[in-house]
Amino acid sequence: MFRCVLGSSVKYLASLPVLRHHHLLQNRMSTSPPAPVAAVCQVTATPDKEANFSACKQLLEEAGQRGASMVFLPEGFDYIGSSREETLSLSETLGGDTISRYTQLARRLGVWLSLGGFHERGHDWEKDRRIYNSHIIVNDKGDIVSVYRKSHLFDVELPEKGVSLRESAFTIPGASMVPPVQTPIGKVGLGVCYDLRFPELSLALQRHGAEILTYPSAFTLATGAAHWEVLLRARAIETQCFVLAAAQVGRHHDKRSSYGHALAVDPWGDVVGDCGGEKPGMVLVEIDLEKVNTTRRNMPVQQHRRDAAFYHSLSQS
Ligand SMILES: O=C(O)CNC(=O)[C@H](CS)NC(=O)CCC(=O)C(=O)O
Repeated sequence: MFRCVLGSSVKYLASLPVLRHHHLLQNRMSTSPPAPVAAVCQVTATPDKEANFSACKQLLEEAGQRGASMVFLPEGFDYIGSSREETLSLSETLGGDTISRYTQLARRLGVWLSLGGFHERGHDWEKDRRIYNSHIIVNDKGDIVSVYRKSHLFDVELPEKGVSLRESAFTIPGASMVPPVQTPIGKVGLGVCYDLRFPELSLALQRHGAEILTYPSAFTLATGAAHWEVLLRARAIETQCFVLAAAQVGRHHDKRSSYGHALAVDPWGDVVGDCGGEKPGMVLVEIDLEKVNTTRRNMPVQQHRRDAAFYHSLSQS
């Protein structure tokens, strides 16, 4: 159900029908209208904002041409800085140049965008020099329709694995969740990267109507190899949502590389798209919401969930 587009060369994954994409965009023989298509992207951002923008722009244009209704870019699509100071100094407000170029692109291409992990200057920037890690949804008219600020920050030391990051040194945690956004592919619930490890968030989004969960990410090589796919599939299985996770891949600068494998998972937990661990690219996935409905109808786990008092009963005993 997917293909990888790597620059201008097109690579079909061996086990998949070669005409799949062609088929995707044609009218099908069945009576149901074709399901809308999401493009889940992966990029290798560097500290060079201009180069990052042109790489993302190319992916968005390609996704638009191939019939995607909504395109997903990863955390740090704007840049990945090589130091705390660089990360802070390159940041902008939502009203700055970077986001206005993306809103114009969305309008010109007629696609919705999920811009995961924008380095957003806070309101008190002059005073505190801190940013938010913001996931922005832009509609096909170029309006910003939602902004979610990453609420779990990645302060993690794994000495044996060469991972040492302290996101809270430059980032303010978001204060609240945002309601799922109605888009042409369905109701999209917003998270960012490390948020993926907190099922409380995904379950709350599901309870508030999410059909698709999104985790734009920049996972480390070590934690990605160990946890990435398992976590994404678990979130899909528990919530019976599609899970779309755009990703950073490869080497950003001397000190940092990312795991890649931008992934699309269906509500049953099957991986329906994977961008691999090598290079930038995208997967196109049909978002057939009937899959959400039938999965939930056949195994009604949300109805089987006990009330909050039940899960608190241990602390009372
Ligand atoms: O730093 C930036 O510029 C953009 N932000 C990130 O890359 C963030 C914070 S350092 N990365 C993660 O959350 C990785 C999570 C992860 O790898 C895991 O949960 O295992």
